[in-house]
Amino acid sequence: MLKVLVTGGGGQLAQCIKSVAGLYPKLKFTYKTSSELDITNKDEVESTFNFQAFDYCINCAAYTNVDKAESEKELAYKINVLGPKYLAETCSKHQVTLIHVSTDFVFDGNASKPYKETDSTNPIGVYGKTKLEGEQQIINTIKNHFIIRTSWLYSEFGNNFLKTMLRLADQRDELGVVGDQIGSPTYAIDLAVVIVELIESKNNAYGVYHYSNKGVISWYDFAKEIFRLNQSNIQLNKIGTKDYPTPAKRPKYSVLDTSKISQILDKKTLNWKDSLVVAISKL
Ligand SMILES: NC(=O)C1=CN([C@@H]2O[C@H](COP(=O)(O)OP(=O)(O)OC[C@H]3O[C@@H](n4cnc5c(N)ncnc54)[C@H](OP(=O)(O)O)[C@@H]3O)[C@@H](O)[C@H]2O)C=CC1
Ligand SMILES: Cc1cn([C@H]2C[C@H](O)[C@@H](COP(=O)(O)OP(=O)(O)O[C@H]3O[C@@H](C)C(=O)[C@@H](O)[C@H]3O)O2)c(=O)[nH]c1=O
Repeated sequence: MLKVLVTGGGGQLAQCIKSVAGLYPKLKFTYKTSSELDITNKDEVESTFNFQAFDYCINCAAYTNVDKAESEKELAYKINVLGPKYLAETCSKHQVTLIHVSTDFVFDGNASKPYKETDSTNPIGVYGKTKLEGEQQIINTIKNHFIIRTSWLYSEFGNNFLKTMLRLADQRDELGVVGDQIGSPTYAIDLAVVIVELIESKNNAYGVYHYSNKGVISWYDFAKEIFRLNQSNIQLNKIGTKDYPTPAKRPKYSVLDTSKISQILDKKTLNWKDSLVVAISKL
């Protein structure tokens, strides 16, 4: 039986892992919410690993508010950089494999073809910068690590774009959504399955991986399909990034090349439209 610690236990991805965990009886999961384990508290991290033995740690804890990060730099740094550093140091000491989740926002978005793991990073906002520094702390500290960069996560759990769109459809007659930011939505349940299967496979090809659902669309296209499937009558307008000013800049193009993870898991990535149907059926 492999023992797996999941940090950030109350967040979207951790709840997705919880909802699929029952399908993997050979794995024993322990979830810690932010109040049970604050990853920015080195003593708490150490005592958690001293108290209980683990084979894997999935770090689902993060500061994920992209706009607020611009004005809460220190807090974002603590959670996205120091937290992963403490986890990496402690996992290394206890020979625990660390699986960390990162983001397409480590790239600047100036590319015109999907980003490979080896492409140069150049984050354009505080959130992306702290996530990249968190990755570097892990790479420099622990050999046994997987860093999985993903994009545009949504699910029936937590806060995400799908739920925001459905809420706004109930409240408004009309909505503008940006059509000039391109990426790939990812159903967090699909990512949860990939992470759990990676553990079950006991694969040791450590390193950085990209995972998203298949398909290249804009946020506008995503909203359009959400409203179509949900039979919402809201009038949806395609707008430009300049018409939707936000504190944080976001990459214009952040499509990830997922061929490396598909190879090690021998698994094709699922199409975003098919996964969206599943997610909406769970709401
Ligand atoms: N959401 C997205 O669109 C994307 C997310 N990612 C990455 O995926 C991962 C999971 O994201 P997601 O589940 O959506 O994020 P959520 O914001 O839903 O979950 C993050 C969790 O981290 C917890 N947390 C915050 N600070 C601490 C701390 N100091 N110690 C322990 N836990 C803490 C939060 O708890 P509390 O609420 O109590 O503060 C929350 O439960 C993150 O690494 C994120 O960067 C990557 C690409 C896209
Ligand atoms: C709510 C709303 C958003 N938008 C735009 C703003 C933004 O450019 C885009 C997505 O908005 P959100 O704020 O929901 O998503 P955002 O927080 O930018 O999502 C990002 O989160 C982090 C954590 C990641 O790691 C990224 O992969 C990505 O998923 O849609 C509109 O155009 N109209 C709207 O009504």
